[in-house]
Amino acid sequence: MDNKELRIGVVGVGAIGRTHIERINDQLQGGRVIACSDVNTEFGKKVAENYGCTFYEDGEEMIASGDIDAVIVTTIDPYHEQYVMAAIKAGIYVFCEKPLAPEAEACKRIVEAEISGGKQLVQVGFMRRYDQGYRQLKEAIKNRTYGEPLLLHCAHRNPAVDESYDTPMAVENSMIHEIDVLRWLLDEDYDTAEVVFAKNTRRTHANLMDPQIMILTTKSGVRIDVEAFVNTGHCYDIKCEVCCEDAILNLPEPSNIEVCANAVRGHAIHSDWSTRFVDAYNVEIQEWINSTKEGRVDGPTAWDGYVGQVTAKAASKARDNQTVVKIEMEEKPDFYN
Ligand SMILES: NC(=O)C1=CN([C@@H]2O[C@H](COP(=O)(O)OP(=O)(O)OC[C@H]3O[C@@H](n4cnc5c(N)ncnc54)[C@H](O)[C@@H]3O)[C@@H](O)[C@H]2O)C=CC1
Ligand SMILES: O=C1[C@H](O)[C@H](O)[C@@H](O)[C@H](O)[C@H]1O
Repeated sequence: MDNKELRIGVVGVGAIGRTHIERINDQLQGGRVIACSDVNTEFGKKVAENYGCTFYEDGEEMIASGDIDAVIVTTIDPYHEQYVMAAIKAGIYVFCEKPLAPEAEACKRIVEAEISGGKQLVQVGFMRRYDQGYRQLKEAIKNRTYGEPLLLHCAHRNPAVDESYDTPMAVENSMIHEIDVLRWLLDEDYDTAEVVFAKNTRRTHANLMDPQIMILTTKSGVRIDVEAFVNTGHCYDIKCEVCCEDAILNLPEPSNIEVCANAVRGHAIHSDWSTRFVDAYNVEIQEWINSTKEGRVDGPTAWDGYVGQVTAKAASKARDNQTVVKIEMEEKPDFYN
């Protein structure tokens, strides 16, 4: 491995962008965020000053500058494609937070550009694959320790979302995590998608049906239901129960001390993605730095991002038409094997 520190730029220094800067510069090894950019110039300049980075008003200029070896894209979803394409054009490695792009066609354009460039450069931020609990589930399923997986019951619960978060985002922005991690867990692709609704919570707004249930089947017939409830009012709660022929497997709950006080016994639960999966983010970004320095993409690829969005769009079509939609997908290019 090249001993030089990986020079990293970050475009989009909002919530997760800053957590990635902090983990890279304060905790992880082998890389350093030395530059950043944000469309909100005044805010971005303050962030750059706070973290000792060079600020670029234009993210594409930062990417093309030659001053960075790799870029992390943490803008809002609609601008991922712009910066991922700029990184491919500049020939530098790019870590793009999920989703790769909100539209499947945009993901396909990225795949085609990467193939045309002749080198894999793109990793997508599906960090659940780096969570120890999901990795334990994958080991048991891969080894068929408890027989064939038959049914999965999952839940993706947020404490609250803002008014910009609408009905399609429950699938295309949030449950995209389950779409990716479950196909990785089961090592197979999906066959059909469906979305049904429950009674709306009073905590939702006019543009968001909440909760929703997405139902997927896989090519081998495994049936999956995922609850998205993004206005619970209190918890960030991720569930994954795998019903196998000989056992029921559950994603472990993160451990916190049990407190017995005032005639109440209990333990703290998470209220945010940044704490619930902090270890997974750290492993994900450390492994990304390591593989990037060795000139490889080891994590979720642009093809995984494309498959995820095709599946999400099929689920959205099923939701809008209240039907079951067959997921049509071309073969994976050899470039990604
Ligand atoms: N892997 C995970 O678990 C998570 C992933 N994410 C993803 O990360 C991305 C960012 O999410 P948050 O940090 O929560 O959003 P945020 O809204 O806190 O930050 C987004 C930042 O991007 C900037 N921005 C927007 N348009 C831009 C453009 N055209 N050029 C440059 N900068 C631009 C905004 O000014 C803002 O500072 C989203 O794609 C989201 O899906 C977010 C949370 C968790
Ligand atoms: O990626 C994320 C977070 O990890 C949350 O789980 C989602 O609910 C959120 O919408 C999304 O930004």
